[in-house]
Amino acid sequence: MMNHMDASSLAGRTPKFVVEVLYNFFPSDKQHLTLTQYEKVKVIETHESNWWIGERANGEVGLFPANYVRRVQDITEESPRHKEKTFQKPVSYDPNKNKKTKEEQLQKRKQLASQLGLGGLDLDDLLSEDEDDVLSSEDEQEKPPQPTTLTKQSSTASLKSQPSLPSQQVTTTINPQNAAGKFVTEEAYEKKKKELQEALQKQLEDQKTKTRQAEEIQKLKEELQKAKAEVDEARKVTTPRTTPRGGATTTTASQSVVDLDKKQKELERDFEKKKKDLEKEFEKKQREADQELEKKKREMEKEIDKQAEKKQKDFIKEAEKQNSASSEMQKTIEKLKQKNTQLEEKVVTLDKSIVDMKQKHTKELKEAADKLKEQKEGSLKHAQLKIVRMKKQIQAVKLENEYLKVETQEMQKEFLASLHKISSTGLKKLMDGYKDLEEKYKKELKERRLLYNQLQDLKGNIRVNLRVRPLLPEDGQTENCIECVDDKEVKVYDKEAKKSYKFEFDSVFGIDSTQAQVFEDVKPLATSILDGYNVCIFAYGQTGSGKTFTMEGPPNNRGVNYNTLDEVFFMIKERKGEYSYEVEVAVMEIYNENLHDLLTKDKTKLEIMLSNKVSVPGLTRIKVNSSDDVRKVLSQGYENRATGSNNINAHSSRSHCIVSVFVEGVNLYTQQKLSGKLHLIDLAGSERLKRTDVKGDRLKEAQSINKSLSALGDVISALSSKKGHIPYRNSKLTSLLQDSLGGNSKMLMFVNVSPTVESCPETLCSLGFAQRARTVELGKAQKNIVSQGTASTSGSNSNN
Ligand SMILES: Nc1ncnc2c1ncn2[C@@H]1O[C@H](COP(=O)(O)OP(=O)(O)OP(=O)(O)O)[C@@H](O)[C@H]1O
Repeated sequence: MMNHMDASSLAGRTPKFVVEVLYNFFPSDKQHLTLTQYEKVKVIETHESNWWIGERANGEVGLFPANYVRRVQDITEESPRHKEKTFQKPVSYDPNKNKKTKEEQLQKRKQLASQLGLGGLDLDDLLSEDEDDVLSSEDEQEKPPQPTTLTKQSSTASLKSQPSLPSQQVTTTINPQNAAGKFVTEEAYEKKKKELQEALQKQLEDQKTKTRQAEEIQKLKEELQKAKAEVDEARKVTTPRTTPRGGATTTTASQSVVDLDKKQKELERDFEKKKKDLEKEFEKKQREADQELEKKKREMEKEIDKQAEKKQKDFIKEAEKQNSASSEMQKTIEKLKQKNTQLEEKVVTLDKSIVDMKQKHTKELKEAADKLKEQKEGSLKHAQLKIVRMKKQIQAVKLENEYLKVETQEMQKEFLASLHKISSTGLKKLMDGYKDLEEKYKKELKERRLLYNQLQDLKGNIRVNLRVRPLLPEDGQTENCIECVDDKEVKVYDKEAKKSYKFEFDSVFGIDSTQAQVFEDVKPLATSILDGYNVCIFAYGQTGSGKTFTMEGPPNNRGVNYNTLDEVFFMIKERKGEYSYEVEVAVMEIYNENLHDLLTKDKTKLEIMLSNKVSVPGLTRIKVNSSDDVRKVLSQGYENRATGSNNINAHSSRSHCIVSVFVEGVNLYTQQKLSGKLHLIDLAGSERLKRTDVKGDRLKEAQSINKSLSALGDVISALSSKKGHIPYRNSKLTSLLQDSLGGNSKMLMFVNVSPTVESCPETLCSLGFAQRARTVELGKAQKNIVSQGTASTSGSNSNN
C-alpha cells in the first residue's frame, strides 16, 4: 500500500478506466479518498490488495476500496487485471501446433477406407465424429483452453430488483478474482475445475472405447479383406478348369464360390449389423454422457446461482450496514457540529458573564472597602467615645465611692452619737440600712471592675493583680508594712527608709481575700481560651509570698489553676450544641534552665522548637474531658514534681511550674475552627540573693532563676517600649511563652507579696516589676482561627 498520495507523482500516468462509487466512504486519514455514492473516480493503478489508486473529479488522488465500485467507462485498453477475469487453465497452448487441414483429414479418411478394403463403403458417418475423437484423444491435453462462461439470466432476474447492484454482474465470469462482486469463491472454482476434469476423463474413456471398437471393426475389415482375397484366389483357380471333364471339380469350385459369396454376404451382414449395434450403443452412450453433462451443468449453475445469491445478499447487507454506519457518522458529525456551535455560543455568553461578574465584583469590592473604611473609622470613634465614656463613668464611680466613703463615715459618726439614744429596734433598722448600703456598694464595685476590665481589654494591657498574703504564725512577731487603700491601690511603708510608696494595680486583693474573689478576675480569661485566644497567667513574687497558694491552692481551697479549668469545662458545657471542644493538658517544670515533662517519670530534658508556633516535641499531652480528669492529671504532675526532690518546698521555690492547656474548638454551625492555649505558671521565687550568701547548687539555681526572670523582665520591657525585636530566646521560660507573651495574647500577672516588714525590700522590688509590666500596652488580642469554615465571615477574621 502506498504511504503517500502525491498527485504530482501520479500526474504522468494514464487513467485506465472509470469506476462509479457504490457507497459513501469516509476514511480516517488523508491517504484515502473521501468518496460519496455515485461519484466517478478515474482508476490510475490497481492492486491485488483491492486498494486502488484513483483520481477524483477535483484532481484529488488517493486510495479507495475496489470492492464497492463498478466499472462504468474504459479509458485505455483493458487492464491486465481485466484480462485475468477469463478463466484459463494453466497450460501453454500453440493453436497451430496440431492444426489439421481439411485435406489432411480427407486423406486420413481415404487411407482408412482403403485399409478397410471396403472400396465404396462409406465410413464418413462412422468417422464424422469418431475421427475427431480419435484425433482429439491423442491431443486432448493440447487443446486450447476454452473460457467457461455461464449465463446468469436466471439468477440476475431476481437480483435486478436491487437498484444498487453493479450492472456487470448480469453476466458473471467464473473467476475466483471477480473484481466486481467476488461472489465466486476459490472453492467454487476448484469444484468446477474438478468437474470439468472428470468430464474430460470420461470423454477420454469414451474415446478409448470408441478406439477399441474401431480396432475391432478394423480387424473385421481385415478378416473381410482376407476372405475377399481368398474368394478372388478361388475365382482365379476355378475359372480355367471349367470343362465337361472336370465337371465335378467345377461343381465343387462353384459350390465353394457360392459358399464364399454366401460367407462374404454373411460377413457383410454381420459387419453391417455390428456397425449398427455399435452406432446405436455409441449414440446411446453419447446421449447419456450429454445428459450427464447437462445435468452436472445445471447443478453447477444452480450451485453458482445459490452461492452468488448468498454472496450478493451478504454483500448488500454489508453495504447497507456500511451505508447506515456512514449516515450515522454523518448524523454524529452533524450533531457534533451543532454541539460545537452551541458550545461556542455558550463560551461567548460565559465570557460576557465573566466580564459582567468581574465588573460587578470590582464594584462590590470597592463598595465593601468603602464600607469597611467607614466602619473602621466609625468603630475607632466609637471605641474612643467608649473609652471617654468609661473614663467618665470611672470618674463618676470614684466620686460615688468617695461620696459613699464620706457618707459611711458620717453615718458611722451619727451611729456612734446616737447609739446610746436609740432603742434596740431602731438599731436593727439602722443595721438593715447599713447592709443595704453595703450591698449597693459591692454591686457598684463589681460593675466598676467589669467596666474597667473592658477598658483594659480595649487597651490590651498586661493586667496586674496584687495579692497580699496574711501574716502567718511562722512570720513571728512582726509588723505589717502594707496597707490596701482600696481594690486598686496599695500603700507600702518602708520602715528603714521611713518612706511610704503608693502603687496602683488592676486589682488589689488584701489579706482576707478569698480564692473565689481572686478567680473572679480570671474568669473572663477562661472564656477567652474557648474563643481562640492565647492566655498566660503567672504568679510572680518572692519565696513564701503565696504564689503556689494563689495558683494551685491547698486541696480544700483550690486556686486559679483548678478554678480556671473548672470554668473551662463549665463553659464547654454551656456551649454544647454550638461548639465542640477538645482539651489537652501538659505539666512541665523549668529547673536550672532545663525543661522537664512532669506527666512522665522520665527526666529527659525537653527541647523547645521555635518557628511560627512554639512546640515541644515529646511533651506528654493528656486529653481531659472533665474537671475530675483535670484534677487527676494535675495531681500526677505535682506528684512527679515532689518525687524528684528531697525538699518539695525548697525545690518548688527554685523552679518554674507550668500547666499548659490546649483547646481546639469547632463551631458546629459554621465549621470555623479555633485554637486556644493557656499557660498557668507558678514562677520560682524572685528574691535577689546576695552572691556571698550562696554557693554551689544554690548559686546555680539562683543564677538560672535570675536569668529567666530577667529575661521575662526584658521581654516585658521590650514589649512596653514597642521594640521590633523581643528577646524571647534568652531563656527557656520566655522561649516557651513566646506565643503567649505579647501581641496576640492576653496576660494576667499576679504579684504576690508578704506583708512582713522584713519582706519590705523584696515586696518593693516585686511591686516595681509589676508596675512596669502594667504599663505594657499589647494592643487588642487576636483570636487563633485555624480555619474559617463555611461562615459568612465578613468582619470575622484573625484580628477579632
Ligand atoms: N492568701 C493566703 N491565705 C492564707 N494562707 C496563705 C495565703 N497565701 C499564702 N499562704 C500561706 O503561705 C505560705 C507560703 O505560701 P506559698 O507556698 O504559696 O508561697 P510561694 O510564693 O509559693 O512560695 P514558694 O515559691 O517558695 O513555693 C503557705 O503556708 C501558704 O499556705
